[in-house]
Amino acid sequence: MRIDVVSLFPDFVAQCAGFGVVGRAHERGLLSVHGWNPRDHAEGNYRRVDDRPFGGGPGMVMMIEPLRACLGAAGSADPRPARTVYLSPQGRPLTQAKVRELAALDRLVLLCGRYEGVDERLIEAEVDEEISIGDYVLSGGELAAAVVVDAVARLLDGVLNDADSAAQDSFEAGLLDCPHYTKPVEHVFGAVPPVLLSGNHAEIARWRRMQALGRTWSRRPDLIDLATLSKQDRALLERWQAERGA
Ligand SMILES: NC(=O)c1ccc(NC2CCCC2)nc1
Repeated sequence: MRIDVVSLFPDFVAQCAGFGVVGRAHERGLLSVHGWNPRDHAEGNYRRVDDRPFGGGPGMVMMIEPLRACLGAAGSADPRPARTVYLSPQGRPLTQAKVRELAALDRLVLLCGRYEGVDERLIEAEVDEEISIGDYVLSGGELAAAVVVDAVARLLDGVLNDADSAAQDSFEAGLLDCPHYTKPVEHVFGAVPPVLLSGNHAEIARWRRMQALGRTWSRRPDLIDLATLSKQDRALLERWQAERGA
């Protein structure tokens, strides 16, 4: 998969993609991330990329033409069609379902704004969809772009060594994750739940599902309402609630 990032700090996102799982995807040619700087496409001596907002108000707005030229250069760098995504608080919330959709594409162009944002006419003319990673304001779209790159990259075939871990990611099932434990078995902070040491994989899978259901129910009731629970799921959730006197 090829991801082009348009940003005044183009190396930022590419560097974020250089670590861990995503870095390995890079090394193995499963993913390539290319940075493009609108300032390289700005006219005039000062290579202006922003200007004062019409109608007044604080800050600056990124101008159309440097971004349009930069997006054009990024788009032409590869013959395949690309989906252009603008990261902003005005976007639709990023969900695991959306991540899966993006991970299936050959190409993605991520547009990162700075200042107060981008001239709306550029968004209307060149952006396919706006995405938000959460209801908060960042100083630039680069961190949001890095989040998208990471979430997408780990779903690409061959990126995660143990393919199951991506599939088992609870968000794939629309639930929060179960708790995880490792050595030591005994510790002043408590012991590892015995079922996990039992070697009874069916029982372990049931226990983990019960924990995921219970945690989702108690921490994210909005998600539990959306989840399609089987009869067994409901029984496990009731058991979890009963064990906590909920
Ligand atoms: N929640 C988000 O995904 C998000 C994205 C971009 C941003 N800031 C950018 C947007 C235009 C200028 C700075 N803030 C927040």
